[in-house]
Amino acid sequence: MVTICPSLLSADFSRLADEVQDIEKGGADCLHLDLMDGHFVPNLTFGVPLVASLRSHTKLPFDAHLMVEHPETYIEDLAKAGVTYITVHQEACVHLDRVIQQIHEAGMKAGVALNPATPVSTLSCVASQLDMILVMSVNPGFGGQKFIPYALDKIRAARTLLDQAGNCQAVVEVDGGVNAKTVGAVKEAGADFLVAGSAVFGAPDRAAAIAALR
Ligand SMILES: O=C(CO)[C@@H](O)[C@H](O)COP(=O)(O)O
Repeated sequence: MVTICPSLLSADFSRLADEVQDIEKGGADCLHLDLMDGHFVPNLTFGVPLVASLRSHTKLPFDAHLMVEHPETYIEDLAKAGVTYITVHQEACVHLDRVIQQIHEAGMKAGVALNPATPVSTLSCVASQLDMILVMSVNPGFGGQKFIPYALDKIRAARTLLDQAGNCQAVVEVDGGVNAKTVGAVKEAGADFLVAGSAVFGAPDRAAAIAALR
């Protein structure tokens, strides 16, 4: 059973509340929110005020993916904005252990994302503390990119790492290029949470697109 998380990055930004309600009616399980600062990644999206303003328009849990420098400065405000999962990049955190603790102390679930070229083994010391490992299957910053095949080995490695740390309840999320063609291999590799931007928001019938991924 997978959790389908449409990524707001591919929605029509001129009518976000309607877009979110459309995918909620269409059977989405979670809303993936890509915060980008134009520094950690070469793109700029939205910040905490937009996340907070969407909270009253949907009951979907919020899954915030921070593609930003200094992600620790966002944690308290995202907790107040009603976020459930907050995922920081391993590459953006000098003090990763401390950031994970801060997320938990703020009452949220903690995820760590890995860029495609960052090995899963970089999370071995913190694996027992995590609620999620996010395997990026494209270089972060933009929707609509092609799935990087070696991400499949990283999904398997992330699952093994979590299980060996005795953390079987933590989930593996995959983000980037997930669509009807790639989803079979992604699920087979052991992904639990599937992020899909263009495959859902770019489809004329979002409910059908979500059902196809599921
Ligand atoms: O984080 C990102 C991109 O950096 C993703 O969440 C994209 O939004 C996924 O888009 P698709 O590859 O599914 O179109």
